[in-house]
Order: sequence, then structure tokens, then C-alpha cells
Amino acid sequence: MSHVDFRLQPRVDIEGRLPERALGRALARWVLGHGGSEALAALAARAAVAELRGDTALPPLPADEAAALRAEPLVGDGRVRTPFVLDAEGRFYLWRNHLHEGEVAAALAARLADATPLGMDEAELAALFPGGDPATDGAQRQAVRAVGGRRLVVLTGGPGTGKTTTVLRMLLRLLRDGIAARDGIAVAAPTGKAAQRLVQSLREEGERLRDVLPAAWAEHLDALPTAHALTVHRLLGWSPSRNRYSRDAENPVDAGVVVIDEASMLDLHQLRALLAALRPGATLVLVGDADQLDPVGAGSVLMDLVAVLEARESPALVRLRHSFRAVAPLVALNEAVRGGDPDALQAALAGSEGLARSFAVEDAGALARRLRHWSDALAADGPPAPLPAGDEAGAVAATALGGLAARQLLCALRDGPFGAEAANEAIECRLRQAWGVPADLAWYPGRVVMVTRNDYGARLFNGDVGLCLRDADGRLRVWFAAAGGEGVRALPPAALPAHAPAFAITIHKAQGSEYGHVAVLLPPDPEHRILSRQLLYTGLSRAKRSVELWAPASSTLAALVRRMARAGGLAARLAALAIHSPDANRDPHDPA
Ligand SMILES: Nc1ncnc2c1ncn2[C@@H]1O[C@H](COP(=O)(O)OP(=O)(O)OP(=O)(O)O)[C@@H](O)[C@H]1O
Repeated sequence: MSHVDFRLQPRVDIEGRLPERALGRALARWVLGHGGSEALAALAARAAVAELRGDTALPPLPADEAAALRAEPLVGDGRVRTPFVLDAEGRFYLWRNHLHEGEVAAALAARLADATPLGMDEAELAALFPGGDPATDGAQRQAVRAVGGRRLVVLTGGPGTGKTTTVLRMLLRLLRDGIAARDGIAVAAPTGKAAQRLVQSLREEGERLRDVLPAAWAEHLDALPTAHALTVHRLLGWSPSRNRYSRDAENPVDAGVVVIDEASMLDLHQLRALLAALRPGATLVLVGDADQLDPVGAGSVLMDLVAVLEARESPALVRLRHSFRAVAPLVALNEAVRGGDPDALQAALAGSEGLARSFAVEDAGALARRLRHWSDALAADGPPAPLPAGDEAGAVAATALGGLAARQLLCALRDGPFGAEAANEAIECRLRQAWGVPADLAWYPGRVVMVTRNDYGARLFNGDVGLCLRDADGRLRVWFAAAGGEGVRALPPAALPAHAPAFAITIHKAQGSEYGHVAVLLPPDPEHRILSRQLLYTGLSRAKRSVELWAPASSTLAALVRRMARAGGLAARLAALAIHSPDANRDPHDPA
């Protein structure tokens, strides 16, 4: 059923209707109480609601509307503090977003301008890629060259393109140059899970390289930051009681090289805090997939930065395109979605030899049928057997936990009949039937859950996945991968922090994870606001070997054509500032 007509005309309401929200109404009342006009009150309410959706400003207003607003005392041009700002292009801001955007743009531009590219001996570079082939790892090598002498480098690429592999070599190069060794390295990611994955990958790849690199690199391999997985919050010294970061310009992060992985999850406010807390001379490496979903908070900083650097062909940006992990048909599929090309998507599905399939799930009945198939495949091997006694239990549990990554259902929505919650209910119901689990028993061997809130005491974090297994003595316990990827540990079900079943999870929650086989469920209403190209790309690109798309053609097309672009002025400000940046100078080694 892979042949679907994606050329149907979409009826996507891109703007949507702004819901009235209490926050917006409160702000509007405040404006009216402080001498603002009704027009300003309405705009303020819209800006507050838009911020909740991720916009840092309202899109430029028509000239006549903007002119009238400029006369209001509550509105300024950003030079002195006023509650609202209207910039030269007519974008309307809440003060703090204008301030943060300006600071982020200025700090990024300063870092880009402060570049004295350092060359690298080509033989030494080649040594870092033993047995490599410049046809596939050319961009990775370029990233290693580019990091020398720069204060900001952005490394972007899809899943499996070798971002972490490349970061490791960039760090080795900086260690060899003496920069990282002298000033220290900090690596972090926005979520605990992503931070753990990063440190684990660096450790594993570092160990692999130890056997193949010349002995002279051994001391640099020893110096790689593989001990601690830090979230960006922790890196910046977040104090919940004081509601602020302890790291800032006066008390900067103690490192000369700072790597942030999964940087697409960074919001404007976090990036501002990060930039303010770096030593001026430190090298910042932002790593992520700029085509993935925007962060939960406001702004789309990685996407904006990549767009500006790409347009300027800046050597501070390196885009990795070759996927070393996914099978070729999936690479074609992901590229088609990334490019928003319906014909290419259709061709990729048709040419995938069954590795990528589309099912027109357009109503509750069709979804129930797919969920039955899906659940039956999960149930087929029976419930997991009780663990052996003694030390062997951990190893068996680790294998079972690892097996969870074999297949995963990803839903665009959490709530409603097409959401992850309903899908979990249906799957659990079917598994209980198949495995003979009474309906009133919440826990049973084979139950999969995901932690939904950080619990530092239990050392469990939002997004950690647990598997319920029966011990040799008959007790049920939930097993998790231990922090740092070292081994596994188990907790009684009653000791778990907030959690939810995880047979189906949202695409948002799956960011940064990969699975062998993936099914992506979209809502059948093509006008649903959640549908976007980034969402579809993020969902489909979680698959390593094969993928199913559960959606009618109209929803798929709606997602494909709708590239989410958050309103804000960061890209424009960066573009304006970057014009004066000497960054346009190219590396002596840059092939372009
Ligand atoms: N130059 C290379 N030559 C051979 N294999 C490579 C190369 N670069 C990366 N790989 C392999 O590709 C796989 C993915 O690499 P890596 O984890 O670094 O990618 P990534 O972009 O960080 O992935 P993720 O999607 O997890 O963020 C790994 O198995 C890695 O060993």
C-alpha cells in the first residue's frame, strides 16, 4: 500500500486562530490600565500567546499600524527599556524577547567575527580518519579543520551522519593544539538523556580509536570528557531556589571548549544564558540537526543560525550529509521530507523495497486495525521470562532493555483518539489479552514505561525508559539503563517517579533516540496545527532499518508542505550583523 497520491491540495490553516488565554487577557488589562490603546492591548495579548507557542515576536505589522503604535508611550524602539518594542521592520516584541534576541545576535556575531583560522597538517588530519574515505567523510574532516582558531562552529546533519564521531575528532584536534588541554572541555546537552548518550558515544568511539590511532594520540584520548553527562542547566549552574543560573560573565563556565549537543532543543533564553556564561576566548561548538523540531521554549535558534550561515557560505558552519547508519532507502525518504518534496517522497516509498511503507489510516477503524497488527507483533514472543537469579539477572535485563529499541510507535499527538495515550491503552489491552494478564494488575512483565519528570534523588530523568521484569524470586521490578550508560539498575514499581506507558510515545519525546523499526502516526485531519515538515522528518528519521507511515495522503501532504517557521527577528538580526563579519574569509584549506 505504498502508492499514495500526495498531490492532493492541502487545506492547511497555517496561522490558525489565536485562542484567548488568561495570560493574554491579563496583559491586555495591564496595558489598558497604563494608558495604552485598545489596539496595543490586543497586540500585547497576541504577543504573549504567541510566545507560549514559541514565537519571539509578532510578524511585521503593516506600515500604518506600526506608525500608529510608535506614538504610544509603552512602545519603544528597543534602545531604552519599554514594556513593548516595535523594531524597524515592524516586528512587535515583549521587552525581554527583544533584549534576549539582541544579546544573542550580538554575542554570536562577535564569536563569528573573532576567528583566526588555524591550519592543520593534512597527514595528521588523515590520521584521525583511519581507513576513511574523503568521499563520505570529507565534511567531517572539514569540521575538524574549521574548529581551529574559531570561537563558534556549528555542526549540523541528520541522524547517523557522524556528528558525535566528528565532535570527538574536533576535540582531539583541539587537545593536540594544546587549547583544550590548557583550558578544559565541557560537553553538555539540553536533556539528561541526550547528555548521557553523548558521553557514552564519546567514550565508546574513543576506546575504538585507541586501537587504531598512532600512540601519540593516547594522552589526548585520555583527556576526552567522558566522565560526566551534563545538562545545559547543570553546566550553567541552575539554581531552582534562586530561579537563576550561577554561571555568568563574572563567574563563567570553567572551560576553553564547550560543546552543546542536540542544540536544536536550545531555546532563545537558554542560548542567551549560555553565551553570557562563556569565557570570551572559549570555543563554542553547537551540534544538532537543524531540520528537527523546534525547542519547547521560544525561538528556533539553531535553525536561524544555520540558515544565516548557510546563506553566507560561512566556514563556521559544517553540514554533514552522508548517513553512515540508515539504510539507503531511508536516507532518500528523509531527504524527500527534509526538502518538502511530495514527488521525491512518493518515489522514495515506491523504491524502498518495502522498507518504507505508507498506510492510509484515516479513521478510528483503520487505526484500530493497525494497532492490532502492531500489538500482535509485540506480543508474538510472549511475555519476557523471569530473570535468572544472581549476577546474571542484570545482563539478561540489559539485553531485554536494549531490545526495546527494535521497534517503536511514534505519535504526532499525545491526547485524543490518534494520540499516544490512546494508542498505549489499545496496545496494553491487547498485550494483556495475549499474555493473560488480569485487567486490574497495573504491572506485568514486559510493560514499558517512560519517566515523565526528572527525579534527581532516584537518578531518573524525563525520557528514561524502563522495562518491567519478574525477578527469580517472583518480584516485579522496573529496569533502567544506569546513568552514563554503564549497566542497568532496577526499582520496585512503587518507587518510580511520574511515568507513563511507552509502547507509543510522542515524536517530541523521541527526539534524540533511534529505533530499528518505527511507525509514525499522524492525525487524519490535514488541518491539524501539529502537522509540520519538521515533525514528519523528526518522526521518520528515528528509524534505522524500516519505517511505516500511518496517515492519509492529505495529512502527509499537509505536514510536508508546512515548514514551521517561528516568528522572530533573530535570523534578520544575525544576517545584518554578519555582513560586517570577517568570517566571510575562507580557510586556506576550505575546498569551496
Ligand atoms: N567517517 C566515518 N566512517 C565510518 N563510520 C562512521 C563515520 N562517521 C560516523 N560513522 C559511524 O556512523 C554511526 C553514526 O555516527 P554518530 O553517532 O557519530 O552520528 P550522529 O550524527 O552523532 O548520530 P545521532 O543521530 O545519534 O546524533 C556510528 O556507528 C559511527 O561509527
